[in-house]
Amino acid sequence: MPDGTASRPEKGASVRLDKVSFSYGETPLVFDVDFAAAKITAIMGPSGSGKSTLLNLIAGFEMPLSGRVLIGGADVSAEPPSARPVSMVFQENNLFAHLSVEQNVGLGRSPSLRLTEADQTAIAGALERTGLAGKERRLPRELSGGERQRVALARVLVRDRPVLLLDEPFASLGPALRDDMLDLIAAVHAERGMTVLFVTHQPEDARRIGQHVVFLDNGVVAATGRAEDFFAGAGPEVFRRYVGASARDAVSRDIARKRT
Ligand SMILES: Nc1ncnc2c1ncn2[C@@H]1O[C@H](COP(=O)(O)OP(=O)(O)OP(=O)(O)O)[C@@H](O)[C@H]1O
Repeated sequence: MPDGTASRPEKGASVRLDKVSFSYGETPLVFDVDFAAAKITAIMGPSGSGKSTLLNLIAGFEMPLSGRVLIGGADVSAEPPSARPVSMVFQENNLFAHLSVEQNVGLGRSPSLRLTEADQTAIAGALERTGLAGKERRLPRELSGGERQRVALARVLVRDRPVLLLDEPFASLGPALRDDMLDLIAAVHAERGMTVLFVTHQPEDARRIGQHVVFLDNGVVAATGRAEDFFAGAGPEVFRRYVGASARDAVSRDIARKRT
C-alpha cells in the first residue's frame, strides 16, 4: 500500500449495472454502467431521465426485466433490499414519525430495536457526528428539515454499509444548509471510504463533492467521466447543454424571487 493511504479505509464496493433493462410500462430504461468503488459519483440528468429508477434498481426496490446488478462483484439481482450491502436516503419521509431520534437511528442497527451496549455507543457516536447530540428524545416533528435529514444520515452511519445511495436528500433545504450537509457527506466519505452515489439537480452540488459524474438522458447513460473534466468544460455536449439550462433556470428563479 502506498504511503499515506494506510489510515484511510477503502471499504466501498463497486457497483455495476450489466445491461439492466426496466420499464414502468412505457419507454424502457436500459442501464449499462460501472460506478467506481469508494468514490462519490453525482448522478445527473433531466427530470424523468431515470435517476431515481437507477438508484431503486441498485437498492432492490425495483427488479430488472433483464440484466444483472453487481455490488462488489457479487450478483445481487435476486436479493431483497434488506440483503443488499446498501443504505439509501430519500428526499423526505426517511423517519418514523412516532419514534424518537435515537430510536430512528437505532433501527439502522436492529429492526426490533433490541440494542446492545455496542449499538448504543455507535448510536451516540453517530448522533454526535451529525450534530444531533442533545436531541435524542425528540420526535421527527420537533426537528427542522435539515435535522431530520441528519437523523437519516446518522442511521446510515450506524448501518455502515459499503454503498450509500442518496436520492436528492437535501433538495428541500436552502443553499447554505445544503452546503453544510454536502460537506458532512464528504467528511464522512473521507473517514469511511464508502461508495456514494448521489442524485442531484444542482450542478453546484455535483461540483462541490462529486468525483465522478454519470449523466442520464431519456432512460440511458448518456455520458460518464471525472467531475473535474465535466466542469472544466470538457464534458460532453449533452451535459454542457443541461448545465447551461440549469444555470439559466437558476438566474430566472433568482429574478422571480427578487420581484416578489
Ligand atoms: N411508479 C411509476 N410508475 C410509472 N412510471 C414511473 C414511475 N416512477 C417513474 N416513472 C417514469 O419513469 C421515468 C423515470 O423516472 P425517474 O423518477 O427515475 O426519473 P428521475 O430522473 O429521477 O426524475 P426527477 O428528476 O423528476 O426525479 C419517467 O418517465 C417517469 O415518469
